[in-house]
Amino acid sequence: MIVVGDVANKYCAIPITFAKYYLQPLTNNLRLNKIQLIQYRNYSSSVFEFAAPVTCITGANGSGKTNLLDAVYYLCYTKSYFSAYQQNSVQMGLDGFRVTGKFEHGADLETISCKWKAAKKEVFKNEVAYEKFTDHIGRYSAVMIAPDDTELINGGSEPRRRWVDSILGQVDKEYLERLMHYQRILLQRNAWLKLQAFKSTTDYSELDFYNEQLAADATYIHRQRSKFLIDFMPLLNEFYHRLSGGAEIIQVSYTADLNNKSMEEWLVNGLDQDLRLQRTLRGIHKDDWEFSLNGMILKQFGSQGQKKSFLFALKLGQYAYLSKVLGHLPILLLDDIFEKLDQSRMEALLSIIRDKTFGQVILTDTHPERIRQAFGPEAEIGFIHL
Ligand SMILES: Nc1ncnc2c1ncn2[C@@H]1O[C@H](COP(=O)(O)OP(=O)(O)OP(=O)(O)O)[C@@H](O)[C@H]1O
Repeated sequence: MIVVGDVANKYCAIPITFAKYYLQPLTNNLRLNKIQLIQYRNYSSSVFEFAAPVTCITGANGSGKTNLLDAVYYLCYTKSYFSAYQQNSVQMGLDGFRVTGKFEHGADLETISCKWKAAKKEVFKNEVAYEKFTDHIGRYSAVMIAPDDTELINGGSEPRRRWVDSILGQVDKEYLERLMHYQRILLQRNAWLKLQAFKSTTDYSELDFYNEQLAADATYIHRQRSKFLIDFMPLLNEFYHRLSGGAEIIQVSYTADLNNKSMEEWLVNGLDQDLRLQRTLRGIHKDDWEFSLNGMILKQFGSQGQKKSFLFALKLGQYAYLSKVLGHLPILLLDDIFEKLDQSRMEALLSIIRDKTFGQVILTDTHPERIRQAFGPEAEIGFIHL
């Protein structure tokens, strides 16, 4: 287990004020100026413009605020933030949707269009279809903060792996490609393991090939995940303490099979068990991260407030990390946060966002006057009333 926290930071070359350095305004900013939604969830055909640095989408419950925010996320990652099933984003009873966005990326004006029809997705940049969606990832970054989205803290290991992968996949193309390759080979190895139950003789050459491929990918991914944690901890620390006002010691433990043994060793030594259970039991697909405050595991012992601050700190840390590594400020998407946050956390979050070191911010709220009041009279805020 690799533990990174206040103590470990003593040995880390990165100073604790790292976050401030990360959040210096960058010139190569990303902006979404306009979005068009066709047959996307509750939108039949709508166009919205985002003229101000901060846009607040307001409307009654169920009017489509979150859906619009999700459409912005879709343009950035070619998938919904809230649903793993593409078909859920299609307006009920229809067979496809299209979302188009006009972006400003530094000096470039770019049109991104995502189309889903008859279970097939296509993504276009300036009307030219991408051959690989991976070419899109990392250029249009966004960070979504949705307070109900607590599975990152309370859920099993999968949402945490997905979260780390979504960050590293954006900043490191080799990581994304190796991860996709690893997942493909893992399925093939598992299919091979299942097949052996029906065979009288075993041909190991195929297994050797899978093992070799998995080992190469896993070694790279494990190294990058370990490095990420060291870079990320100062950011998490800073944002957590700014949000909570507390002085708790934060620790994040990275539990990975590869912390103890190489992937080759796990695959070779664990073969009997893998054959018995007909799946690959060890590897980077089992990695997890455990969050603690003052030595107590957050998931088990944290208060609701501590968990909320931690979730927000993870997301703001993600924002800061992506800005530095990608060289542009991602779009910050805040879903219904003012409804769900207590006053002190809300003020702390606003003071961070008002720093002007953030790029475009798009948020949702049922009460426009609450947003106007929260940001102050001088803030340049655009309102979209649904
Ligand atoms: N695939 C779909 N087709 C048609 N309508 C949909 C689809 N998916 C969701 N909706 C509708 O979208 C509406 C919910 O939109 P959304 O969650 O964006 O609302 P909201 O304004 O964020 O609400 P709240 O303030 O309660 O969070 C619901 O009325 C729901 O029925």
